[in-house]
Amino acid sequence: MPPRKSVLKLAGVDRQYGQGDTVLSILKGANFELRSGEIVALVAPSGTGKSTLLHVAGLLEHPDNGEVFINGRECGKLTDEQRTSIRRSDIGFVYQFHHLLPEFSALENVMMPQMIAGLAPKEAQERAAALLDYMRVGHRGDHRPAELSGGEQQRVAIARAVANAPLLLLADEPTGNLDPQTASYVFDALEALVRQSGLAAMIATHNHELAGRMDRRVTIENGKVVEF
Ligand SMILES: Nc1ncnc2c1ncn2[C@@H]1O[C@H](COP(=O)(O)OP(=O)(O)OP(=O)(O)O)[C@@H](O)[C@H]1O
Repeated sequence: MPPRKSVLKLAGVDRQYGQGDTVLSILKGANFELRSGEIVALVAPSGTGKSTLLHVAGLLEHPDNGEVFINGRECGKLTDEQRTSIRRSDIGFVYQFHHLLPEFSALENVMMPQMIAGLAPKEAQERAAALLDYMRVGHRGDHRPAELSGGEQQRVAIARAVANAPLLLLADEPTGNLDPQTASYVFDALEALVRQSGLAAMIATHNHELAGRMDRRVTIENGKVVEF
């Protein structure tokens, strides 16, 4: 089997908030690498920097020091437009709360990123419908987010996150707002989708049972990413 491609690499990443006496060093020389096809759980106590790590990895925040590589390309010196373009084409995000657009149907929410990327409406619709079917919410495509259950909303949000076939999926507590049974069901669908598409995923979760199903588990200790 050919060696798996490095999709995400963090090298010596520092990230701090505040200034002077109130400075808070969250990431301190953090190193991490994720390859295509891998699913990694990020399990760490509240406030240790899981969201910060995901934001830096997803090019939403700049590190104060260090380098972030997406698909082998160092992103530190890129313009904001170039970073946005990489985010749109290569990275999918899922959050604890779905952030679906309330005035659009589930289907339209999944079509949206594809149309922004320039896909024709017919193709975007076909792919959106297929993804919703895959996430077992195809029958709710015409409904607006408020008409869906929490688990259905998250499944639509996951379909939207992978609509542009990203290389990397970053999920911040994707099942944190759901009851355990629904969380497990949503996670099954997420895992199947990631395995089937071969993308790389990093999923921050407090749920140790779900974390145990992933390929690797990492945590944040003293500002560094460590395996456990
Ligand atoms: N923009 C910011 N300005 C100042 N402090 C921040 C900012 N963002 C995060 N922090 C602080 O950095 C620390 C790490 O935050 P982060 O959200 O990454 O933690 P987390 O591990 O994701 O926590 P949780 O599990 O509670 O979501 C926290 O102490 C937080 O208050």
